[in-house]
Amino acid sequence: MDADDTSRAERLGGGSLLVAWQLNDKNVLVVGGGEVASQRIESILTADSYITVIAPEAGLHPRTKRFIDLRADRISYHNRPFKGPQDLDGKDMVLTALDDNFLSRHIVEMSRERRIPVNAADIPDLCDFYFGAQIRDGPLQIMISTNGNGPRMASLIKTRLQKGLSGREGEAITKVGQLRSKLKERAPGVGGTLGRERMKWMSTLCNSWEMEDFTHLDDTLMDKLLDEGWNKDKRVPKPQELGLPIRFYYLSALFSATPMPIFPTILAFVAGALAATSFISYKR
Ligand SMILES: C[C@@]1(CC(=O)O)c2cc3[nH]c(cc4nc(cc5[nH]c(cc(n2)[C@H]1CCC(=O)O)[C@@](C)(CC(=O)O)[C@@H]5CCC(=O)O)C(CC(=O)O)=C4CCC(=O)O)c(CCC(=O)O)c3CC(=O)O
Ligand SMILES: NC(=O)C1=CN([C@@H]2O[C@H](COP(=O)(O)OP(=O)(O)OC[C@H]3O[C@@H](n4cnc5c(N)ncnc54)[C@H](O)[C@@H]3O)[C@@H](O)[C@H]2O)C=CC1
Repeated sequence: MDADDTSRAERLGGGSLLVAWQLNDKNVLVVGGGEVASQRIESILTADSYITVIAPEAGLHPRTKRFIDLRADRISYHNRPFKGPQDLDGKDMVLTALDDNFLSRHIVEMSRERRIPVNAADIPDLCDFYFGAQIRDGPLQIMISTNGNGPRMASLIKTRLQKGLSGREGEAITKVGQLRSKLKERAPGVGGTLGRERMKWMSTLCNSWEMEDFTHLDDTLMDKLLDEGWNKDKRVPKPQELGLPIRFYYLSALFSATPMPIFPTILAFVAGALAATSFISYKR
């Protein structure tokens, strides 16, 4: 550890653990059926969980209703108020989204006794975890959290970040995932020298290709990439070697790599030449 590491280690704290919680096929209880509950249901469905919704029908938000109607395969709905501790039986997570702070608090206490992780939308101090603003694109998941300080700010930062994304990152990551599986089939095993080489090859490939290049890979091209790359001394081929199109951003990369004044100079030269040509033809 150097001095920087030491002072960083000493300053750690005051945040929360950011993880991608694997909830597939777990049982989540949602108490309440309003707008906030509908957002919770959407997030939980995305994580492939089973959901029990307990809320009187009169208070259901249209989106909650739609989820209940369309996703009977995942959601079991109970048209009634919360009854008591028996409603928590067999649950792996509890979420309250209620307009009743007292009941919310009570459900948190009951969940705590059973050591079930719980989030109460109206009582940050008692939550085991918070939700955040989300950007999702296939396997890409970005969560913005202000750790309870400013939920609306999280939403605004989401909008800022979205503007910086091309919208093709999810597709690229999907392809990278498929390629990694193929690579692991060719070079199976965990850890050791082979594991380190596999990781080095994947990292070098991801570093040297443009993200959008990966979106062009299909099954055949992935095999070709592994044949020409991994299987030939673990080299990393350029996208063009596989016949992928040379893209405009290579040109822009060229310009950004050259000293700044060159691009405006070329533009000025072209504009000047055009002006001179039109002046000469006008004179004639
Ligand atoms: C602690 C947390 C607990 C939790 O719910 O997990 C919590 C708590 C509370 N939110 C309240 C209000 C608002 N919440 C939003 C919006 C969102 N709130 C979300 C998360 C969280 N909200 C967790 C912390 C996350 C973090 O800090 O980063 C988001 C990010 C994700 C989501 O809910 O899924 C989602 C945006 C999603 C998106 O846009 O993508 C808006 C704005 C809007 O609706 O547009 C407002 C009104 C404006 C404002 O207050 O900012 C109040 C009532 C306060 C009061 O009574 O005054 C409480 C309770 C309290 O603070 O006491
Ligand atoms: N975390 C977040 O993103 C936000 C949280 N909030 C908080 O979240 C809570 C819920 O907000 P909304 O969905 O807008 O409220 P809402 O009033 O639309 O929904 C409340 C729901 O609780 C149900 N309910 C009431 N008593 C019940 C009981 N005994 N058993 C079962 N269900 C019962 C109602 O029928 C209704 O479906 C509020 O406390 C609000 O302060 C509000 C905005 C954002």
